Amino acid sequence: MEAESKSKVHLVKQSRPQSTDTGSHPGQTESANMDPSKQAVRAVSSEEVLAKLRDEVELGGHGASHVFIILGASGDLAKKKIYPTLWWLFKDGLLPANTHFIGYARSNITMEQIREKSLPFMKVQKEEEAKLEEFFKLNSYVSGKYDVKDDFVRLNEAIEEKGKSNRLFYMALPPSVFEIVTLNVKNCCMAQGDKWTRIVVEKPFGKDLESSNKLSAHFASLFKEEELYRIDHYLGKEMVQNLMVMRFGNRIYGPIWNRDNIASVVISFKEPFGTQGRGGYFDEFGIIRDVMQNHLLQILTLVAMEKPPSTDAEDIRNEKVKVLKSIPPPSMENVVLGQYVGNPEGKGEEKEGYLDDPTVPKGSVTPTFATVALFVKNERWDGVPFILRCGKALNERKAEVRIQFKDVAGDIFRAGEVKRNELVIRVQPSEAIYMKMMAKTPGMSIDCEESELDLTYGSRYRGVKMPDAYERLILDVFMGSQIHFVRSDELSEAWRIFTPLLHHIEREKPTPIPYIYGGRGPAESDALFSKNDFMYTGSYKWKPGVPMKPSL
Ligand SMILES: NC(=O)C1=CN([C@@H]2O[C@H](COP(=O)(O)OP(=O)(O)OC[C@H]3O[C@@H](n4cnc5c(N)ncnc54)[C@H](OP(=O)(O)O)[C@@H]3O)[C@@H](O)[C@H]2O)C=CC1
Ligand SMILES: O=C1O[C@H](COP(=O)(O)O)[C@@H](O)[C@H](O)[C@H]1O
Repeated sequence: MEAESKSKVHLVKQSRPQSTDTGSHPGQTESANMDPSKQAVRAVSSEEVLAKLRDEVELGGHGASHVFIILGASGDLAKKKIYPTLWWLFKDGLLPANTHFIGYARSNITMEQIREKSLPFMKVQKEEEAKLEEFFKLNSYVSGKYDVKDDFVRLNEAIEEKGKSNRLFYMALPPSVFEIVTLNVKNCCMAQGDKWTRIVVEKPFGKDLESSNKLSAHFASLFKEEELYRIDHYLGKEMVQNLMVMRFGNRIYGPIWNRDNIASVVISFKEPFGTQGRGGYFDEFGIIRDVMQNHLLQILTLVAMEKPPSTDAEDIRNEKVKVLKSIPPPSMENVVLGQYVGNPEGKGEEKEGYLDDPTVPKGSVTPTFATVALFVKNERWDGVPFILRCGKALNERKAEVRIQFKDVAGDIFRAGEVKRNELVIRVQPSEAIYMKMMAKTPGMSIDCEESELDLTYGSRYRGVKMPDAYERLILDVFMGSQIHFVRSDELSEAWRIFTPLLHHIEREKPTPIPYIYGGRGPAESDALFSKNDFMYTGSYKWKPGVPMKPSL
């Protein structure tokens, strides 16, 4: 059963719709059984793509019924992400027919209350109200404790009422109860016979190598690896998924994707807000655990890995693990840590520094900003810095990858005129890929100037709506595809890389460099970029859509 569903998934992976709008766009339905020569020119409307995917979801589900169980249904993640995502998948007809949803949490609340809490995040259109009623008719709620076996027996009874079903358990829970809850699920709630059970786990997956390995060992004692889906929601983002297609679906990048041509790689994440009253939670983890050890490192593996033998999940994850194994822990001279302070000229929350958050322990040295240069010690990458940078309370929301190429050898132009090529993959906001390159200044001039090859999704795929990362990932769980989920050995390697630095911070408590809320972070971070061969000139200017005078 499991194997059968995986082969169908493969088809789905190839034909995943990029859009849920009504516009059409070319070349986006590469299906394994289509004539490849026709793919590039075939224009397919989203409805057509969705219909195809619906068929495949049905096939993947083999007409079976499914129960999706939200553990922690009363919580923040459930209301903000999980219920809304299930609704979006449901309304687009992307869930297998006959799917039911059961919430489980300690609170003595009703499904009506969960509905009220989730509604503001569900973006329901007026004309969708009847569909919404249908969705909530398929929902129910069971109240029970996390450490009481009998309560899970009751949960199991509620699942059994839906008939013989495949079961998906989503752990929208604090890590403190991961172990006891999974134990109770294993003892009381597993699907029987030919039906499968899948467990979706949200980070944090431990706090360091030791605690993460302990948690992994616990999971491994209960479930097979193919039953476990560790979510890193960055792996569900369009441009992160695009990295593989861009690298391995184009002839042009292969020969230059190495230490001979690439000077440095920057992978960054910036958020324009602080801890927003959740400093108590954040303080236990800090920005390295929150973003760098998972999201940024996952992106790094996709940039640096060798071409896998196929697009199967195990082949891809094997390559990602090899990259991680080649990365030694960073040394302190390649680390900059920062913590935001209030901006006296800012508005509202901007005036408040991290330490002003009443939920943050007094005098905390937890970093809210970090830049770390890592090195992949293998034949392809030896000596190329991978600079990871992330921070809260900065000047903008942005996640991107910058691949900066080496200087042109034997330059024949005016000194300093030719600038480095840089390939930018903007993950968010406004997905784009652009390659900064030199071009002749148009017209009579024979000068060179900085220009770009620009794939801006907003104009190339006009009107296309990108699905949310959670939509893609939850659908993947239904379909049994683990391509975009983190395997236990990947996780362990990721912790191996960062644990020495995290322990150093906890032991030595280095004072983070203060930076102003709403700024670019500490200047020392830019200095670390320069030291690691990322050259910022400030000379590049983007001129989108400037119309040219027609030529004679
Ligand atoms: N398709 C599209 O939509 C395209 C959009 N553009 C836009 O054009 C604008 C410029 O492009 P971009 O590639 O960012 O051009 P630049 O090379 O000029 O990079 C600007 C970025 O460099 C960073 N920076 C500033 N000072 C330093 C420093 N001292 N050391 C290192 N980095 C520094 C800043 O980002 P940070 O604070 O993050 O370090 C800044 O945003 C951007 O807004 C971009 O989005 C360009 C091309 C295509
Ligand atoms: O995992 C996390 O990610 C979010 C940012 O996610 P995004 O999809 O909005 O970019 C971050 O705010 C949070 O601190 C972190 O735990």
